[in-house]
Amino acid sequence: MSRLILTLNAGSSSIKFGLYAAAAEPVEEARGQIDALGPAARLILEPRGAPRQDTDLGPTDHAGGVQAILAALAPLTAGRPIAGVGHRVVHGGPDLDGPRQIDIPLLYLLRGYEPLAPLHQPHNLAAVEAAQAAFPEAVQIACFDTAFHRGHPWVNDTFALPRRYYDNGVRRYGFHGLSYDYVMGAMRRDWPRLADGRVIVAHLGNGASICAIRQGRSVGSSMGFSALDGLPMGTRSGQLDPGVLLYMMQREGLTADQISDLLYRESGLKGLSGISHDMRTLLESDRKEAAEAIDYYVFRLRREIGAMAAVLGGVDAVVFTGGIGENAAPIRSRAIAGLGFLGLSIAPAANEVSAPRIDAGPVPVLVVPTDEERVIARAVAGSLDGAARAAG
Ligand SMILES: Nc1ncnc2c1ncn2[C@@H]1O[C@H](COP(=O)(O)OP(=O)(O)O)[C@@H](O)[C@H]1O
Ligand SMILES: CC(=O)OP(=O)(O)O
Ligand SMILES: [Mg+2]
Repeated sequence: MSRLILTLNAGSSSIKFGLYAAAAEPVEEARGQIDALGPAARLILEPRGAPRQDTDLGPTDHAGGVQAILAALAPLTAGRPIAGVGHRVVHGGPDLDGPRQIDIPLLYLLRGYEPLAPLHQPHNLAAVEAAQAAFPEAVQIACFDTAFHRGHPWVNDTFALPRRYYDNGVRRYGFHGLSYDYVMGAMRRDWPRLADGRVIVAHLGNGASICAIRQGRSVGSSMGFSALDGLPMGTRSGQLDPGVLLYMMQREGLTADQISDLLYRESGLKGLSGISHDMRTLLESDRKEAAEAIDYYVFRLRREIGAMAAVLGGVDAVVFTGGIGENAAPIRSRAIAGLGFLGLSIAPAANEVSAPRIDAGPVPVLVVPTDEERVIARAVAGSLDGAARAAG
């Protein structure tokens, strides 16, 4: 009887999950997500080979959401044991460079990083506790968004502040590492020669960042200390002159909590457009504010790709991933337009259908759908396998 792996990726208002049969390459049996946690949550379940189910949950918090996921999956597990649960944990701090089995000291360490990722970390850890209660026998594995970036050269890891800040952990950690890990795995399989070169990956989802990768290793990320830096996002500002924060405090009298709310929840595409955080909605809108928000998004994306090309000393491939990167053809073409001096250009017909390769040469531009859940499931499978070998 095959054992099962459950993955949980808890964000501020959603929980994504996956169910896999344990194997060296885990076999997906279902995936899904709870959207709009709060007064009117909705659960979407996509069992493999069966129709998608859509359920209104009513008022649901994170703990209730995990319970709802377990209830929805029960008919699929059919008595098979959940042997391991893998969690996306956004922040692993300066030292953790790969997945770890969760125990009490690790949980304590990870709680200490909650202030560094307030929109993510507390929810990630709440999901760990809910899963520990539901599956006391299962191994629990934490997979960190920061781990992929741990080999950054010092100049890409620091700010020009007095040194004690660096020593105290005020560093450029970088995020979306599970997504970059997946994309590089797919590239090693499908484009091995490119995967060994200088690659720029743009992860464009609700959160967004861009990563410079040399020979499979991250050497720079647009996200730094927090998940606020770099590109503008759905509701987050992206890079900001720190003087703006001083102005908000000194001139407008805003508190730290008010500024945090402004930067994490009211800015980005939502703040600029005043219409929506959602790129699809903005692309469909004919309002000037939507067009301007997209203009800014594209401008910063192009600027960041150019910056990463400079970090790498050239570029051998650009990869788009995440909901916007995988689907929004106009964003890809507009970001690449003007980067012809780097050898980048877009083939319109391939771009329109989000084909795997969308360039008109000479430098490949790829669309690689990401799968953070699979990276987590692989880590759990590796741990189960290691435990089995140790036991037998
Ligand atoms: N067909 C599409 N065209 C344009 N944007 C899209 C399309 N599909 C999804 N998106 C955008 O992708 C973003 C969500 O990305 P996703 O990676 O799913 O989010 P998350 O970061 O929560 O995982 C939203 O802005 C959404 O509008
Ligand atoms: C770290 C981060 O920004 O994650 P997400 O894109 O899931 O919000
Ligand atoms: Mg995401």
